Amino acid sequence: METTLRGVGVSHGVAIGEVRHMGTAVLEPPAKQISADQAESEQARARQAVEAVAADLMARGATAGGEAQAVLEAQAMMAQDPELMSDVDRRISGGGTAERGVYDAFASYRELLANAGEYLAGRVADLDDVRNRIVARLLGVPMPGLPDSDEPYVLIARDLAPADTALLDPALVLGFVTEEGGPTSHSAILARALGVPAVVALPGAGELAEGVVVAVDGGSGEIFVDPSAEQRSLLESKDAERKAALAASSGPGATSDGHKVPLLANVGGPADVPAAVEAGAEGVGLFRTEFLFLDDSTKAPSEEKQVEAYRAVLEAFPEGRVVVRVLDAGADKPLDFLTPADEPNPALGVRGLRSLLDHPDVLRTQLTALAKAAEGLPVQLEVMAPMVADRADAKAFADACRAAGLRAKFGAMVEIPSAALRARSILQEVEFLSLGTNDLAQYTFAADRQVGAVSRLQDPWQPALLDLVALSAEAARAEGKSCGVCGEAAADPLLACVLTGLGVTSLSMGAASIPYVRSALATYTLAQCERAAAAARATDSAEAARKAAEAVLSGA
Ligand SMILES: C=C(OP(=O)(O)O)C(=O)O
Ligand SMILES: [Mg+2]
Repeated sequence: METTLRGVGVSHGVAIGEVRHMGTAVLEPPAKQISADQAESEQARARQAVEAVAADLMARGATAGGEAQAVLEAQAMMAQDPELMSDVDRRISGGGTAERGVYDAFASYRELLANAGEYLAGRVADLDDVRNRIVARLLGVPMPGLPDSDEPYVLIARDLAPADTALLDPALVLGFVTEEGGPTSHSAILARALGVPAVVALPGAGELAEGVVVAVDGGSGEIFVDPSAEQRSLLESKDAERKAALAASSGPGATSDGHKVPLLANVGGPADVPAAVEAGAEGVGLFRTEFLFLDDSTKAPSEEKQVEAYRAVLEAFPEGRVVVRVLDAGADKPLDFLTPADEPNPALGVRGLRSLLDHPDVLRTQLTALAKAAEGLPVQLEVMAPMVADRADAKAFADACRAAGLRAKFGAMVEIPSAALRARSILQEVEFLSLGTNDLAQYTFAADRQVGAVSRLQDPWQPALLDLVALSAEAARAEGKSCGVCGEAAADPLLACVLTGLGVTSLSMGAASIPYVRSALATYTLAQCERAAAAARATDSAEAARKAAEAVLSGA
């Protein structure tokens, strides 16, 4: 029977498919003792699990081909290593269960590998993966990590960390549903970047049965479990109408009376550029450089590697504007070499610009790499710092940019309420502001952006947040400087009109949202946007603000 669940819709579109769960980390199996007469059947169970995992790895290797095939085949061989298998047998004969025997035998083999020089130590992660697969199979729980599936599916996860996202194949993931996360969590940002429908903050998502068919409406936040044929076709035709309206929108961002609002893309690296170009982005409004640093969280990438990645993005927008944010490590984006491990409250600790000022060498390398990457290119490079709290922060950043010989505009992100309140003083040091509404909401409402239970407070329609946006935009206008929005607020088509009415000068978002925002902006005049903004600010809740803006814009 069809049931409807409701979370927070964060990425438009409809996905219909079977549920596959993201496997959680494999827990250590209990050290249960078995009796001697059970040993033989436990040994057989262990062998079967090993064979099945090895066969699965081989089969997936054959499908993948190339380098992936070699890696998967090597993993399959590891699983079947005869010495490892005899160790498993020995441990079971000694009274351990199959899962415990596998777990302990792999642990001792792991130690050997880890101490056997750099090359073999590098195989430890592969070995752990094989062990987790075998233990998961023996325990009858889902495989850890992304589901093993050749068929497209709807991914259900507790939350998705930036590191998980690197492995996602957009051809397989039809949509996401997460239990945790708010509209500004990384799962939501990623879903929009991939252009897949997504719903977050859905309590109980973890209980959806593996394999059940769901229809996800990423706009309304509804999940239809086991939808009827009628429900499916209703959703599909709504989606088709929406896509047709979008296809009709093109050109630079502007209101219907020609007030220009450049529409820029948020990117994490060169891989996101084609989608941005295809969506007609007029440049990049936020290049989140930390994604380059996630490959190896123990050290910064070399200057050469950074130059290469920055250049690939800068080259894609000749004459366009590219706003690069220097590394924003810490809190939801931790990096071992920069982020203190023992902070009681990382979101309020040494993150963003604070950690770069503590590690000036990392900042210097990044700024030098940017200067080299931009050499000889006609691009308008702009560089900004995350988590600027006050004028001293802005000055320290601008000084570092000058010292690195960077020929670019220097700017500050406004993501801490103090920066919005004192925007004019910050603008004495830098040339532009960019509102990071995700963190600005988190810090204004003391509501962790990764915690689903407080997602009501992370709603960027909150009038208090709109007030801070207005303050920043007014300060920039008074100083004759620009003030864009690069947080997820810019990706909501109706809110984008309100932000325009509040005076922001550009909007940056995941590429997939650009056509929606372009089409909404082109529907209204600047004066209508201003009236909608005033009406939204005059309310006392996010819901009332949205309704007030809707009423003004629909002429009701
Ligand atoms: C754009 C922002 O930065 P991030 O989401 O990467 O923290 C923000 O905080 O709004
Ligand atoms: Mg931020």
